[in-house]
Amino acid sequence: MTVKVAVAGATGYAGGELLRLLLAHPEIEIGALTAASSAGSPLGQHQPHVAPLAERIVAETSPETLAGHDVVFLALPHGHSAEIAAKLGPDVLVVDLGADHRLADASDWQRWYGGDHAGTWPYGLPELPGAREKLRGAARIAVPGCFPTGGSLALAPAFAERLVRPDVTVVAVTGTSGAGKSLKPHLLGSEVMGSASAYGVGGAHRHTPEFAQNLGLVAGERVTVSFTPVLAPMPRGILTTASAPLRPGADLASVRAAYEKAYDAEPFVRLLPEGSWPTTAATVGSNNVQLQVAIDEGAGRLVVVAAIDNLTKGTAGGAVQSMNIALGLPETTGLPTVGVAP
Ligand SMILES: NC(=O)C1=CN([C@@H]2O[C@H](COP(=O)(O)OP(=O)(O)OC[C@H]3O[C@@H](n4cnc5c(N)ncnc54)[C@H](OP(=O)(O)O)[C@@H]3O)[C@@H](O)[C@H]2O)C=CC1
Ligand SMILES: CC(=O)N[C@@H](CCC(=O)OP(=O)(O)O)C(=O)O
Repeated sequence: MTVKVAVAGATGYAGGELLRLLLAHPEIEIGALTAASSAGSPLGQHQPHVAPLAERIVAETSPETLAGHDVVFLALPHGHSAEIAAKLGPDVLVVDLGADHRLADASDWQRWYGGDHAGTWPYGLPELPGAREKLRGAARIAVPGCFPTGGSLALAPAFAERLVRPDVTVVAVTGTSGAGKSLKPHLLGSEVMGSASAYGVGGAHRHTPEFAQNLGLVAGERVTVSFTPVLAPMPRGILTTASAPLRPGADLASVRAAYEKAYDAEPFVRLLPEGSWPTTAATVGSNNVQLQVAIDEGAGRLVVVAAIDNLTKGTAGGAVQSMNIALGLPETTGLPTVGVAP
């Protein structure tokens, strides 16, 4: 099977990670590489790490340049995917790395992103209960936000087994690549180096409804989420600390049993042995999720720590994993489970 793939947004961070993974994927032929202002220049100017494609010239993003492919990845800023997907036809698998099709509730979309809701596509987080079934044979996939990937996997098993109450706190430390390549004054080197800073504080981050949607579906009830992201001086990685009040009777044994039940057969999610703690460094370059659970007896809360690489499992790796499922390929094809160290 040869699957011809186009990548729109090939010059961005998400596009660069996609190309790294797709080059190692045995079933993939890489077709059009498109962007906006970079069109006409060699890809190597923008993605020096993707050496085999360095001489390829970046094309304009349009339905015409993206036509004639089996799969089109859209690694574009929000708001561009619906119009392009509508022109690609229902037989093309369109994988959207942006936010446009993640939320099911149109009023959530309007409140957090503004404008018309483009619709809801099958959600590309296969480890969530019921998600894998919806991805099989899908022609459209919405890749999750990087924060909801770690935070949802951190708490889903506890909600699935009714071990916690629906009152969640998430604090997630992120690397700077999550913000994309475009120039941002708060992301200049001298602003970021040697400092950690919270942003979107007080329930203001647009991933808040995505957490609530994912965990609410697992819990079968409305879940309240207080989310605080923290920017840290590292290029990649997200370390999430998620917590929720324990229901009566829940203890470390029942919590570990719930996480083992949910994740023992998952190829990319690993509950670490007791006493070991996830680190972002241990996941860099891999599609892995590392988890550890703890009981805070004094506060009566479950605390879960999760590490991912925001560009791999948090974006491009999750996208390739979901593509594999949609196309009926083995889910792990082309996806690294070994990171880089130090
Ligand atoms: N970075 C991350 O960790 C994550 C990113 N995402 C999502 O993935 C998408 C891409 O993010 P990221 O790679 O970080 O962003 P970047 O800013 O690094 O890259 C954006 C890409 O989109 C292209 N582009 C910008 N405007 C247009 C346009 N009007 N038409 C066509 N192409 C355009 C750019 O091309 P040019 O070089 O020509 O400007 C570039 O290739 C976003 O929706 C983002 O939210 C999702 C999860 C995590
Ligand atoms: C460090 C940083 O700025 N991170 C981004 C998250 C990126 C992400 O997941 O992307 P979506 O825009 O596709 O939802 C942020 O907080 O907005």
